[in-house]
Amino acid sequence: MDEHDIFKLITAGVRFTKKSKKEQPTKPQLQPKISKKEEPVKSKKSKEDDQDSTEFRLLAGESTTEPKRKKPKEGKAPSAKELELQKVADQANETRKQFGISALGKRIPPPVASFEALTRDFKLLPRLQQNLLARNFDQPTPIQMQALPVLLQRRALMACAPTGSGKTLAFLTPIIDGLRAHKTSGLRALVLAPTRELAQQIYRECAELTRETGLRTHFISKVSEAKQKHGTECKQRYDILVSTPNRVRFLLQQEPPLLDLSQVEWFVLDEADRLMEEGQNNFKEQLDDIYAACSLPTKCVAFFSATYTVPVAKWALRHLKNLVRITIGVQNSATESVQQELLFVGSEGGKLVAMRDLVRQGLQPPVLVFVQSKERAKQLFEELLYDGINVDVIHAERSQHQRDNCVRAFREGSIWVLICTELMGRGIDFKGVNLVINYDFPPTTISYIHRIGRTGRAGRPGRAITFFTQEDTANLRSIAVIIKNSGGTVPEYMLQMKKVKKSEAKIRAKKPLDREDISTKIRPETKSDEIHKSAKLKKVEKTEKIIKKRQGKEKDLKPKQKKLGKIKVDLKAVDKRKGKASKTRKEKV
Ligand SMILES: Nc1ncnc2c1ncn2[C@@H]1O[C@H](COP(=O)(O)OP(=O)(O)OP(=O)(O)O)[C@@H](O)[C@H]1O
Repeated sequence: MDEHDIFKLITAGVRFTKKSKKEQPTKPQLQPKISKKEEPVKSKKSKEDDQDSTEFRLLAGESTTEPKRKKPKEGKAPSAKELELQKVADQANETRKQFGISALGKRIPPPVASFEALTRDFKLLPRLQQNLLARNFDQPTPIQMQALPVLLQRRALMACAPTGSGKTLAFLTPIIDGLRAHKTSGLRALVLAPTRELAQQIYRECAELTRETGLRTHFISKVSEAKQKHGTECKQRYDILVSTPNRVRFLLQQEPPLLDLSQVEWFVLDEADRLMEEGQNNFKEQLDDIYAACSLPTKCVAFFSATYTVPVAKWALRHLKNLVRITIGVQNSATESVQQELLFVGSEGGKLVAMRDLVRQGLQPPVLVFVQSKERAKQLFEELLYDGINVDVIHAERSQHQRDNCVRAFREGSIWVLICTELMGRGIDFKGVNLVINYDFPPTTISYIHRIGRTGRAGRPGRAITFFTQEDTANLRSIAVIIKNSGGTVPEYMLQMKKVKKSEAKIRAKKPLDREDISTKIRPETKSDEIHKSAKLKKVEKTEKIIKKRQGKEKDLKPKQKKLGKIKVDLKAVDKRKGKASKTRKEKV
C-alpha cells in the first residue's frame, strides 16, 4: 500500500482521538506512572537511524546507575559499611525504577524523595528552604529528585525530562544554594534560554526563590539600559544573570565589554538542544563565545530540555568531565498528560472551517494556536478577530512591549485564544492552558513535543489537536509514533507509512511548506493564484481531451463533461468577482 492509497484511507475524514489508557489523574500528580503501555513503536531503522541510535546507545553505554559493588571475597562476610552502602544503592535504584528515572554516569547520588529530605540532607540555605516550602509543592518531581542532588554536588549534568515537569526549579535551587549570599565579585551564575519570554519567566521564578536571600538576579530586558546596569563601574551589582545568548554576546562585544563572566560558577542552558542548534539564525556561534568567556575552570555546567539531539549529547560527553545524564521516562517523548488528536481537515480552507467548528462547539480557554509563520499568524488573527472570541497574536515582529502585554493578558485570562509561532513553542509556562491547536502541522517531532507541552503541565491534564492536510502526510507517521509512544492511539496504517529520510526531514524542518493564505476574503490575485488557476485549467483541458478521445462511451462521460464545464464556469466567475472587487477597491482608494 503506497502513500497515495494510505491517503485515500485518510480522506475518509477519520478523526483520530487519543483515548488515554489511564484515567487522567484527578489531583495533579507530577510523578509519571510507569504505565504498562505497549512497547514504544520500533521505527523501521534506516541506515542513518541505526547510526543515530548506535550513537545514543554508545552515549548511554556507560556504567548503569550504581556501579556493581565488588563481591566480598569467598568466605569473607561483607562489613556493616558495605551492607549499608548496598542497602542505600538498592533503595536508590528502587526509587528510580518507581519514577522512571534513568541516570548514567559514575557515583551518582541517590534521588531525594521529599523537599524535607532535601533540606535535611543538603543543609539548604534556610531562606531558600522557606521559599521552596512556600511553593506548597507536595513533593519533588522525578527530574528534581535526581537532578537536585547531582547539581548540589556541582556535577556536570545533561537532563532530559518531559515538558512541564519542573526543570526550572531543578536548576535554580542548586544555583541559589551554591551562591549562598550576595558578593560584589560580579556575576557568578549565568542561565540562558532561547527566547526573551522564557528568560523573563525563569528570571521571575529565580526572583521568587532568592527572596530575602540577599542574592541579586538580573534579566536584560533592554540592551540599551544594560550600560547603566552593567557598566564596569557597577559590575558587582548582580550575582545571577538570566538572558538570551544574543543579548549576552552583544554586551560582551562592547568596548570595553559590559559583562565580566570570568567569575561564573554556574553555566546553565534551558532548552539546550535549541540553544545548540547550528547554522544561520541559530545560537551555537553566540554560545561558543559566551562559553569561552566563562573562563572559571571549576564552573558547573548543566543542560536541560525535554528533547535532545545526538550532536548535543556528543558535545556534552566530549567537553564535560564526570558528566551525569538523567532521563525521565522515554527520551524525546511527549508528556503523557495530554490527550492528543490528529484531525484531517482536507485543505487549507478546511482548517478555518475546523477552527470555527471548535469555536462553535465551545472552546475551553485558555487556548494556544500554533501556526508556522508570522504572516499566517496575522492572517488567522484577522480571520478570528470578528468571531466573538478574545483572540490575540504574538510573533517576533511585534514590539517587546506588545509581546509583554500579550503574554500578560493571556496569563491574566483577558485573552482566551493566543495565536503564536514557534516563539512560544518552548518552555513557556502558562498556567492551565487547556488546549493546544496545531493549526499548521509542526515542522518536526521535536517542535510537536514542545508545542503540545504548553498544556498538560505540572501533572494537570491537557488536550492537543493537530490539523493536517494531504500536504502533511510526509511527517504524519513520525507524529503518530510520538502519540503512540506516549500512550495514545492512532490508526495502525499511519504507523506503517513510509518513513521520511532524515535528509528530507531536515529540509522540511528548515523550509516550512508553502501553504495557501488563511483567508476567506477575496483578495487581489497573486502570482501563485495565477499559477494555481492555470494549472487547474490545464488539468481540465487535458481531461476534456481524454474524454473526447473516448467519445464512444457517451453515456458515462456526460456527467464528467458537465462537471468539468462547471469548474471552468466557476473559475471564470471567480475571475469576474475579483475583477469587480479590485475595481471597487480602486474606486474606494
Ligand atoms: N515539585 C513540583 N510540584 C508541583 N508543581 C511543580 C513542581 N515543580 C515545579 N512545578 C510547577 O510545574 C510547572 C512547570 O514547571 P517548569 O516550567 O519548570 O517545567 P519544565 O519542565 O521547564 O517545562 P518545559 O519543558 O516546557 O520548559 C510550573 O508551573 C511550576 O511551578
